Parts: sequence; C-alpha cells; structure tokens
Amino acid sequence: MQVEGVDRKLGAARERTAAGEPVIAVEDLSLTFDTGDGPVYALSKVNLTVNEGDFVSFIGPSGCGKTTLLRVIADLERQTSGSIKVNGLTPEQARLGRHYGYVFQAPALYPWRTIERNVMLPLEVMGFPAAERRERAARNLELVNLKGFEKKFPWQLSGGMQQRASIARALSFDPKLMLMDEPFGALDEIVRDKLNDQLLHLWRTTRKTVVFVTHSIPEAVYLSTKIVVMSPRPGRIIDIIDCDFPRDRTLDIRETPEFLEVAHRVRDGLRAGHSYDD
Ligand SMILES: Nc1ncnc2c1ncn2[C@@H]1O[C@H](COP(=O)(O)OP(=O)(O)OP(=O)(O)O)[C@@H](O)[C@H]1O
Repeated sequence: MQVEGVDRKLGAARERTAAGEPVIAVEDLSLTFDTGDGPVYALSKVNLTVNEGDFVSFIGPSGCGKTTLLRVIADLERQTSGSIKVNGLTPEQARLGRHYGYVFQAPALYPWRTIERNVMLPLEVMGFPAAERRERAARNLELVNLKGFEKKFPWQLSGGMQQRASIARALSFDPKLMLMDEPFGALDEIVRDKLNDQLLHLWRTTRKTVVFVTHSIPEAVYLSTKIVVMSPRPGRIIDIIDCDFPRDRTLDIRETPEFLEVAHRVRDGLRAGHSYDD
C-alpha cells in the first residue's frame, strides 16, 4: 500500500515537473547539528531553486555547508526548519522513488567486485533482470569512456577512472537528477580538466539536471549554468550567479573576459563571506 502511495505521488510529481515545476525547491531551510560541544549552525535560511536541465554548483570554503545541503536534498540529513521539495516530493519520497544518482567525494567502489559488477549493483538492488543489468552497465561505462575496463577491479584503475566508474554507477538506473559531492576534488588539474569536459558532454547529451559541490572557482564557472556561493558560520547562500555561456562550451572560454568576469564575481562573494567572520 505504501509503495502504491509513493508511486501515485511520483506520477503526479512527474507531470508537474514536465509542466515546469522546479526539480529542487528549498525555502528558508536551516539545519543545526546538536553536538557535545554545543550547536553547529550548518545551514541558515537557505532559499534555492534548481530547474530542469540546470547545472548548479555549490562553492564555498570548507565547513560552509555544501555537503550538508546536498545531503539534505538526498535525504541523508533532515533540516531543522524550512522546507524542501525534490520533483515536488519530500526528499524521502524522492529517495525511495530513485529520483537521483549520488556521486561521493571518494569513488566508494567495492574492491572485490569488478567495475562492471560495481556499476550493476544498484540495478541488482532494484531487481533489474540480468540481461538488462549487463546492457545498462555496458552503456554507462561507454558513456564515461571506460569501455574495455568492465572486468577490471577498482584497484587496477587510476583515481580518475575509478571516479568515472562511480559516475557510471550513479547513472545506471537513468535518474534525471545527479547529485555530485566534489567528485574530482582529489584529482590533479589535468585529469580534472578532462573529466570536466566529459561531464559537460554527458550533461549536454543526456539532458540531466546536475547539482555539483566544488572548491574550485574555474571548475564552478566552467561547468555551471548557476553558481551558488556559500559562506560559513552559519552556512548560508550569499550570492547566486547565472552563467550564460553556451552549453557546448570548451576549455578555451576560461581565457575570455566574460569567464573572468564571472570568476571575479564568485571570488568577491567568497571574500565577502569571509568578512562575516571578522
Ligand atoms: N554529522 C555532523 N555532526 C556535527 N556537525 C557536522 C556534521 N556534519 C557536518 N557538520 C558540521 O557542519 C558544518 C558544515 O559541514 P559540511 O561538511 O556541510 O561543509 P562543507 O562546506 O561541505 O565542507 P568541505 O568543503 O570541507 O567538505 C561544518 O562545521 C561541519 O563540521
């Protein structure tokens, strides 16, 4: 009965999303962690709308609440006050309905499973038949340029390749929304540039909505249609910047005055956020 209820609501949510409802709608959302050392005000009065097809980056210094906000969207944390809807549903309903794929900071692959079997894992849990599991794993590994590595184990792949495999896993059940928590943070700049290009290509061709956490200003400006600048103590949004570059952008745009202007505005926002600490 409960599943039927969720399914009915999911159907209704899809219709509303098709009619232009935001994919994510956050209103006046705050989250305080109660710790032994007293309360930690991780998020304060956050308001945010993510529309279908957006690529939204959260940027800000360590501890400003980027991961916490992503985890609230994914129903891995619950807000203290305020509201949040994902495709018109509560985060719990969206999680149960598999509305999003989540990519963690570290690849988090099972070392005893081959790459293919890691990618197939969510499909096994969801009860997809074996032939479809294999077909989807092959398709998504090709999408992240890992064709030919299906039978390798994670330790046989570089860090960048492992992160691509975890993206393939998050894509395996074809969610329209991807939540990505600093997926390329641990990689060197050249590998990161390459993966940024591949991610942009994937976003353009699959028309997904992406919410992406990063510390890097160039990465945020290069990838995003919208940049959410955050600052700590308490974590809050201090600027939301629209990035109107063409969707088929290439790395050369990083040299253009328009790019540098947006980067400058992000940097100004980050500096202004820090001054709250003084
Ligand atoms: N489970 C928790 N219990 C207590 N405090 C927490 C918990 N999770 C996060 N925090 C605190 O909440 C604040 C926001 O943390 P969060 O991890 O969201 O920041 P962040 O911007 O993602 O940081 P980073 O860039 O370093 O990953 C920090 O002060 C952090 O210490």
